[in-house]
Amino acid sequence: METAQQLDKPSLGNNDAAKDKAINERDAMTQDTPYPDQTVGQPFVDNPKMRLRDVEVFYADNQAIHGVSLDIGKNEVVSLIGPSGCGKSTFLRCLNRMNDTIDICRVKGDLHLEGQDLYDPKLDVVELRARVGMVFQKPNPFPKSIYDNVAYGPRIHGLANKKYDLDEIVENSLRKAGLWDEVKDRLHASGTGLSGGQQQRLCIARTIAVSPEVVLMDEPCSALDPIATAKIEELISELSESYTIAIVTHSMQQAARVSHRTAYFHLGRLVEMNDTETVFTKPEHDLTEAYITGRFG
Ligand SMILES: Nc1ncnc2c1ncn2[C@@H]1O[C@H](COP(=O)(O)OP(=O)(O)OP(=O)(O)O)[C@@H](O)[C@H]1O
Repeated sequence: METAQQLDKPSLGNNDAAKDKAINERDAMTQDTPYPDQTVGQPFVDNPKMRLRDVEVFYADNQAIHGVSLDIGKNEVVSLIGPSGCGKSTFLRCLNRMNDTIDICRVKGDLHLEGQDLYDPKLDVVELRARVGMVFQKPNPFPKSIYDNVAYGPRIHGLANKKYDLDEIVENSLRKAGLWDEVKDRLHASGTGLSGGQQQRLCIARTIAVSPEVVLMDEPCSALDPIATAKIEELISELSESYTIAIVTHSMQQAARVSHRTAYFHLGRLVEMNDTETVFTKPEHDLTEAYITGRFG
């Protein structure tokens, strides 16, 4: 078994003092704690929507993800948690090949969306990103009208033949994102003029307008106030009736509130994955327990 001490310390993109302190605390805490040979808990499910095996990710020579295997079930909400720099966002970005946009990044392993190999060189990545949509940390509406933000994807994917069909997609998407009542009278106003929480719901509407099967969310509430956060969390629960969702979050309370299963990452390893209640009340691994009890952050 490897210990944290024996592993290369990953370098963080943003080396501010708080991150360095968190890393030092994490390393002190994990010095003598062996990683499990295999992820503990229940990383696999029957008939998964996404089947991910032996995933390894490298940024040039720095390995950020080490042999991670897990499933994401249909209509399941899975949270990815762990200390800063443990690889949550890197792993999430593998699921719709957003890492392709980073030149030095290489991904290895078997990653499947139902029968589809995500890294099949013949795969159309634009189509993949319609099937596996993504909502980012910072709301990023296009500098276009509210209507055009939502209509953009359906237009480029040819999902509506008539104006009437497009109107219907825009309305349904805004309704599902819980934004319709707030914007129905100003659909042609700029999306960037909305509040932060509204912009994030607009981005969710834009993502679901192309009828994705999976929605990836990378810290979707970190730029929002508690009221806007509560709205997004409520929305995640509603959306899970129609979509499969994977969410990266720094908030353990949020993971506990919104997800069915939770995956605990540590220095690029998946230490434990279990139903969310077990992770937060009876974690099986010492590293998970140390993290959820706040012994490092
Ligand atoms: N674009 C990049 N280029 C080089 N290295 C990167 C890049 N993005 C991430 N890394 C490295 O990969 C490792 C994992 O980073 P990642 O951002 O995935 O972690 P994280 O758990 O999401 O962190 P945080 O919670 O701080 O957002 C870190 O060592 C980081 O420095």
